[in-house]
Amino acid sequence: MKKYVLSIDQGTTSSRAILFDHSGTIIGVKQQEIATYYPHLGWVEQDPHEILRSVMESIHLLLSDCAVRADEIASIGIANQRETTVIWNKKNGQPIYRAVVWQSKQSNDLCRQWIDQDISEAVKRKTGLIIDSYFSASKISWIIDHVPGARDLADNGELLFGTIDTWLIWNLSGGIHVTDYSNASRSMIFNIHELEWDDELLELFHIPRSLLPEVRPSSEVYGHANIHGCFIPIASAIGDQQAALFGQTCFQEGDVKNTYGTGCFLLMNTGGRVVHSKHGLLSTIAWGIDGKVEYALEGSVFIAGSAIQWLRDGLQVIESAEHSETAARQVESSEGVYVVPAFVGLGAPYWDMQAKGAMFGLTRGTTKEHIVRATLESLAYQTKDIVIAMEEDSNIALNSLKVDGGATRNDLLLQFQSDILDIPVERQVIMETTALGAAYLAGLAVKFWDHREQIAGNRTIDKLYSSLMSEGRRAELYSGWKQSVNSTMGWKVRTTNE
Ligand SMILES: Nc1ncnc2c1ncn2[C@@H]1O[C@H](COP(=O)(O)OP(=O)(O)O)[C@@H](O)[C@H]1O
Ligand SMILES: O=P(O)(O)OC[C@H](O)CO
Repeated sequence: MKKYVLSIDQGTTSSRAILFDHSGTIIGVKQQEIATYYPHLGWVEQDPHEILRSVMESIHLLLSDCAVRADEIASIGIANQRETTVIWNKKNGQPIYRAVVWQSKQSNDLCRQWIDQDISEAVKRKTGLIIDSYFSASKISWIIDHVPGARDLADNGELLFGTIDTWLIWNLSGGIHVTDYSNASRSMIFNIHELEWDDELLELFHIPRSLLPEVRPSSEVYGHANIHGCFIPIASAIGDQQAALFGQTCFQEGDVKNTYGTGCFLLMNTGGRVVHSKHGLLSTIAWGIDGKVEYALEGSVFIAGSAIQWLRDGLQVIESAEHSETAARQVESSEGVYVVPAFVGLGAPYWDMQAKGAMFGLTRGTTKEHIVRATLESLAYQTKDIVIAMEEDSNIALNSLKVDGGATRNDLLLQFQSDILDIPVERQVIMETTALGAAYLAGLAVKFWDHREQIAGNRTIDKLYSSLMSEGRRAELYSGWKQSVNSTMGWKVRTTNE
């Protein structure tokens, strides 16, 4: 009798393996943080082998700690950090370069050349995306052109490309090369209307088709993983942000969630419609299931929880991410200090690859606690920028915001989020919403669950935050943010190794 679904949440900060039972309750979690390398300013890389190892070790530790046998697991679901690009040799399975992380900026120049070719409109129409080094296309081209000999290998069909879902499935299944619609829709070479890799874009970006995985629904059996001699179906793959949308049971058109992890991602389900944004949001595929795809409108913020990691590891003003809350509570407000964490440019709604981070409003009385508080507040301001764009694009006024992700453990942040948006913010009991979404999709594929309605009732609210701020104060604070963020844009000073 199968009792559990095993979910893998391979995020930018860490890999997690989580077991869920039939009621969607967590039975156990194992987590391993993964190293990130910054070889030049703006470059962000990870080791594909370490990513794989962290996933495998988390699975083995989880099963032994929970005393669960592999044959009790119905299926495995994978949610992954999106866009992060791995290219490996088909014959020996060795990556030819580190994983180029979604935040990484080494292909900025390539993107500028593409923008100059006047193809932005065509790219947006076909892929729903804005030309930016965030997406996989320029990362693929950059790796092929920078690793000696890679172009020849690529032209001879000897290399494979994958986002992290593909890399994990290829290794877990013994060589099946697939991805799902949601991940493909983040590549900037996938036509989200025709549901095909786009030959015209592949030619423009010099990407051979032979590198690309087969694109499949987000909920179906792709292959089997050998865990302790037992072959378990790998039955879902989905980008982590879309997984969180599914995990929050945002199944209806107009349903919205915001995830505060390494970055911050607000998604609205737009059903069977591709909604093209006029305010810098992305049109993307939410998932493929039941023989069709559903779409979403997305606002992507590049730096959210990673600004808290910067306070911890870079500035060293806090000991841990949790400590950010204690430190911020030492002061009553940020007293006019703003931190704009545009460390890798700005995503939605600004899309400025050149913006650089900055602090504003410093005085002789500014303390590190003000800076910590202002950094936390920057997550909420960036979210407000996206909410405004989303409301204008969709013509739907949000009356509450469902939230999840690592940083939503922070009560001060969520209270400030509600204050600055002036709508209630809802945190559900299961904060591992991303893993839950992948688990649901993997469970649906093998009939562990029968249909979406069966799981829609599983969602329970843990805490509701309501605004306590006056309208005048809200307007004053937000206008300070807008002034600050605008000042970081188009920053012309380049560092020597950019
Ligand atoms: N209590 C907290 N307050 C603020 N930020 C936090 C807190 N706990 C974790 N974080 C941030 O959340 C991020 C981790 O969240 P997670 O959802 O696991 O991210 P990912 O999926 O990107 O790996 C880290 O960047 C960390 O700095
Ligand atoms: O690692 P996360 O959870 O912040 O997610 C990263 C996103 O998928 C990048 O698009």
